[in-house]
Amino acid sequence: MKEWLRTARLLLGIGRDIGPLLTLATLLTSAFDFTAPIVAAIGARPLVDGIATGSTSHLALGVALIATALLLLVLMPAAYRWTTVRVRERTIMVMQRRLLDLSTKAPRLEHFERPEFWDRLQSLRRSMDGLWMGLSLAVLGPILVAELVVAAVLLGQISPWLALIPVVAVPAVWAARYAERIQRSAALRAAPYQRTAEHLFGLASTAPAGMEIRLYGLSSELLTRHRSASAVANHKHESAQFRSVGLGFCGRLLFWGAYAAGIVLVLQQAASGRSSVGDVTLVLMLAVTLVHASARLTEYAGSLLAVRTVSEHYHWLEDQAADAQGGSPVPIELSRGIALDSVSFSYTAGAPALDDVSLTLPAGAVVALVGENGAGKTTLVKLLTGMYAPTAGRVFVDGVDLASLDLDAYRSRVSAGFQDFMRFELLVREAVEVGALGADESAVRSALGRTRASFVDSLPSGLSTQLGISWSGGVDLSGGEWQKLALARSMVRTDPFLTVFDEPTAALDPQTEHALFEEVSATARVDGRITLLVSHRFSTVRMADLIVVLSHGRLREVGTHAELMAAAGLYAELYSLQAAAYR
Ligand SMILES: Nc1ncnc2c1ncn2[C@@H]1O[C@H](COP(=O)(O)OP(=O)(O)OP(=O)(O)O)[C@@H](O)[C@H]1O
Repeated sequence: MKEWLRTARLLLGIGRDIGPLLTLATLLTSAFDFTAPIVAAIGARPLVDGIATGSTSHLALGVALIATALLLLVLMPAAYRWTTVRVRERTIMVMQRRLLDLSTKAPRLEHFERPEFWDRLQSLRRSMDGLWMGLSLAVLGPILVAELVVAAVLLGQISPWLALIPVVAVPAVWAARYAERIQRSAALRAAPYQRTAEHLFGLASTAPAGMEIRLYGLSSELLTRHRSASAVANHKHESAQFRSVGLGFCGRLLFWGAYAAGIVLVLQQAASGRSSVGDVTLVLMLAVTLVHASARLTEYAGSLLAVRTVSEHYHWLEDQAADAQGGSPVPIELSRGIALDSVSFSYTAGAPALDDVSLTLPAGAVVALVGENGAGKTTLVKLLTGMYAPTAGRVFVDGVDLASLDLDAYRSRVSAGFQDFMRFELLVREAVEVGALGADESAVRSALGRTRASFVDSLPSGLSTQLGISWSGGVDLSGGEWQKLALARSMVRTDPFLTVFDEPTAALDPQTEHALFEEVSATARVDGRITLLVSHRFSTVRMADLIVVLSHGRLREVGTHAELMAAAGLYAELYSLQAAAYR
């Protein structure tokens, strides 16, 4: 019941978002479109009896009802088609916005780690265009049931046996419900294969993957894998479809059989004079209405369940995204720093990516984080930026548990440049401005200046150049140039108390990186700000006030460059190896 209420709430929300007038027009046109056949059937009896008996009142009533039905039959299909096309398109856009909001408003990223999240998202995306039907169903369901009841009453007046014909629609409705359940579980089982096929298609149709695909001759391998993934997905869908269509057919067969028996019965009654010509006409006309209504009812029973399934996926995703976050205010300025207290973190059930790490990043310090690949550096960054919550232990920001802070407010004081940065295909100015929405042009120019992004001046329209070659007049940049834009983005925010650079200079040459961080560290130690630098380049790392060495998720060493060299541990070993390579 709870899920039905949530479905109704979702549909009402969609109705509001696509526009109340359009929703109302859809409901009305659906209602009129569906009532026309029964109005015609009801009008047939007085019309025929009026002709047979010469009763003008019967004749007038019959003509009025048939004329109304004809008018509805002529006008409504076009109106119904127009409104449903509009509603369908608007529903898709509304749902896309809702999914976009769901995917981005979640305070953390944990839900992205779950395959079930992606499977449900996939199922939802494939079937959300059917949601518009839910809006009409609210009106159509009762109309169709009313049609069956009216038909039962009318038929019952001719013979009590005939009143049972509409009741035979019940097993057909049950069959449709069961058929939808079969399809729903097949869709979930097919989703991982469909995602694989879509991923492979995405690979083949994006430029970055194109180079490797050609270089390694992967084209036919991609095709083979796409074929086998889509074959499994198709098989699951088709076998479910086959079973559900078969079930629906059996339900309808039962109904048609009952109706055929009813027609034979009324013809026998007419032959023995117990039924009028009007009665026979009514039964024959109602055949159209009943077959139509019962077929629609079974179809809509299936659609209603499909809508409920979509709503169930939507609310599951909503629950996943609705991660609790605290409401405590963030400090205006750090006085102590950020401390990790016995922090551990595991992405999955396997070995922890961080294991019992206790560490303080002092306010006003430049801290470097080093360690081999997979040591846990980026994971630490993810915990410090609040993207994930520790599996055990706590992170304190000036003594306040990060879990209790208002995460949005906290993030508004954090800035970061990542190795896996985004290539925003916007105007150059906008691609930097997204680091601090609303930043003016001088702030953008200053951030670009700090990252030595002088290439911007030689672009066709400078700051107003469109990025991305798939856009008209758009340009592509080199890897290092894209990275400089990402770095400028991290510097456009004026008052971050934590700035993280997670290997954001991997595509830059060592001299540029060195000069960049010399400048960053020269201006970093003000107002208690912490600058955290993750780098494999020790010439940069040695500039830091504090160096943290991670190994296999554990904290190995902490100290200044001089202290760690004197300790002759892992840092000294790694530093000496790299220094020797440059000699
Ligand atoms: N999203 C994820 N899901 C599951 N495991 C992950 C995920 N991200 C990282 N890991 C695992 O966590 C461990 C630490 O990864 P992390 O990215 O923190 O290392 P790193 O020190 O930043 O490495 P690198 O220097 O290569 O960037 C690795 O064993 C990695 O395989």
